[in-house]
Amino acid sequence: MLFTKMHGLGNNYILINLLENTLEDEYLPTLARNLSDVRFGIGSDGLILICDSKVADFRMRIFNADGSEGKNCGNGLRCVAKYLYDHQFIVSESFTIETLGGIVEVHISEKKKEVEFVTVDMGEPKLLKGMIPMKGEPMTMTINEPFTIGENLYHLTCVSMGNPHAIIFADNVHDVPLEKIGPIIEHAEIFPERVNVGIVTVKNSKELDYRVWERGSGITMACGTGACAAVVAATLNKKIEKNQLITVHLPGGDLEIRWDENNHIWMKGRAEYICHGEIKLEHFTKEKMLKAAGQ
Ligand SMILES: N[C@@H](CCC[C@H](N)C(=O)O)C(=O)O
Repeated sequence: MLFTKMHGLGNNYILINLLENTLEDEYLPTLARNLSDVRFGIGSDGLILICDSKVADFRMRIFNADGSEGKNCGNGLRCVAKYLYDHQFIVSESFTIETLGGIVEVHISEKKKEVEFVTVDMGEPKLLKGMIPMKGEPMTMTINEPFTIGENLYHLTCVSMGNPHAIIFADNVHDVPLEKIGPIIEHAEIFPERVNVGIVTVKNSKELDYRVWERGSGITMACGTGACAAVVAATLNKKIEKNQLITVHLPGGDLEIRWDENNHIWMKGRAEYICHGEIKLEHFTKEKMLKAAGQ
């Protein structure tokens, strides 16, 4: 089985093209976990499958490093768009990709020999508790709500970009011990499907710093949906304004995000290849993987 490893700002995924191949569905979470393992697998933040779609031009499935299936992935979408266009699976510079979080439209925005930048219409953010999802009054929003961990008080603003994000503002993104509070908030009982956790610093009206603890993958270098959620959360908290191009600085690089008047979020950024290779699937049979995991 051939694979391509790609990254968007250091958020790296193993891509498998299932347009001409198949993989057994029940095998996917264990395969994602094992391939993502840096010692026994390839090493990645997760696994992305490129599939046929009945409702869009293509379908993307994303599995986190722990094997859980994510509903959306901003960096993954840019990688998939670049892969499909560079490999001539599509000739149009704009096309649609179905995710579990909805259908998005991708646009090849700059290309030289190969695609350099991809812009994605990420659709509308969902703000109601029932849509995040989180416990509480389903028709209300979570804007700057207190959340206590031990003796420390944090304030959460929650946004779904097809997948759930809890955003905390800080004077400096490095002031908050993300590796400690990330897993606690991810697994808090108010989030029945767990949550991605982002720390945001508003530098000025056009720039944010953002660090992320990803549901199912831990700290990563970047999160595209998280950067969109950060812009939405900063706007809801009246720290920046709508309809402005905001540069979000992530540990792995920058994304340009705009929350448009029509309520859609636009994300522009790079996507890059790391390597192409072949997975010896016989080393990753379900039986072998379960045995190695002591189950
Ligand atoms: N890194 C991604 C998001 C991947 C899925 C996420 N961990 C989840 O489970 O929701 C991005 O770039 O958006």
